[in-house]
Amino acid sequence: MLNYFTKSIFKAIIRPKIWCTSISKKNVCTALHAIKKCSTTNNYRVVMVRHGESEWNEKNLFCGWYDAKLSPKGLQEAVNAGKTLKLNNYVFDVAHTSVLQRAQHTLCTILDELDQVEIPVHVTWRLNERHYGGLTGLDKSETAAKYGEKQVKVWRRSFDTPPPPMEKDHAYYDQIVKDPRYTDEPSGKEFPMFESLKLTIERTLPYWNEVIVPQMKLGKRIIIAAHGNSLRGIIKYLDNLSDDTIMNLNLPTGIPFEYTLDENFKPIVSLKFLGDAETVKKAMAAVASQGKAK
Ligand SMILES: O=C(O)[C@H](O)COP(=O)(O)O
Repeated sequence: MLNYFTKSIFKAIIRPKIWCTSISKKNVCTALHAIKKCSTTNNYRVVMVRHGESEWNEKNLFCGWYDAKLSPKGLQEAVNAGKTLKLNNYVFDVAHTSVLQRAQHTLCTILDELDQVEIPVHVTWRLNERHYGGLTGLDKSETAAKYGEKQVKVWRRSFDTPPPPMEKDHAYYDQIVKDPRYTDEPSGKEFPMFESLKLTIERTLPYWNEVIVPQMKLGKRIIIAAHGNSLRGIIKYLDNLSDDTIMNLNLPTGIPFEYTLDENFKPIVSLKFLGDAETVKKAMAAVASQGKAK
């Protein structure tokens, strides 16, 4: 079986709908035969970003594995993220994203702003948003009015309580399960019908540990464009946050953040947002309040 790294590269080459300029063979070879770069400090930096606002964020619908597009505001957020990174002289060697277009479009917009569209882009379902199961497509506020804000917070933010499963007669079941992008993986056994944060972490962490960390060890400067909950999972792991603490973390759309890691890949600097503190605070509060009844 191909390892994640090889598979990701393979997917990046053959995947027809990737938003980025397709990666060149030269870049694939560079990634495969990466020359170890000297790190003078033995510290590693990685930038992550939740995709810009999607059309379903705008409508306040549970999205999960539904492939929503970026809204005009989300696209502008991605442009702004790219401009901020450029202004701060960020350079990346490798990028990682999910199979969902809102994350891919965000990534490619950022790379475009940075004039770095030629870097290898690895695409994996393991960075997908958590699967919102039977809640997919429901309005978050209406769901809170129907089941109570407390229940919706448990579904959105608890560590191990999953949403109800997506049944076969769900409006988006076929669209998601039969989507050709999932032909090779996940396997039938791995394919989720719902995911708690715990289950999301179980499929995201192997990618972090087996693909991303080895690339960092080679000196690669990495950017990850993914989703609120796949990134919350990585943050929980890196910062060793308790199940209760992670409940209160809401990631804003389109604002990059950076981790500086020591030689053991433990954080020296955690969750450093590259944005104005007040804007970040407001954006986080806005995400939290999406689960309130109107
Ligand atoms: O999948 C979704 O609906 C969002 O992208 C994340 O939603 P949440 O903030 O409700 O977890």
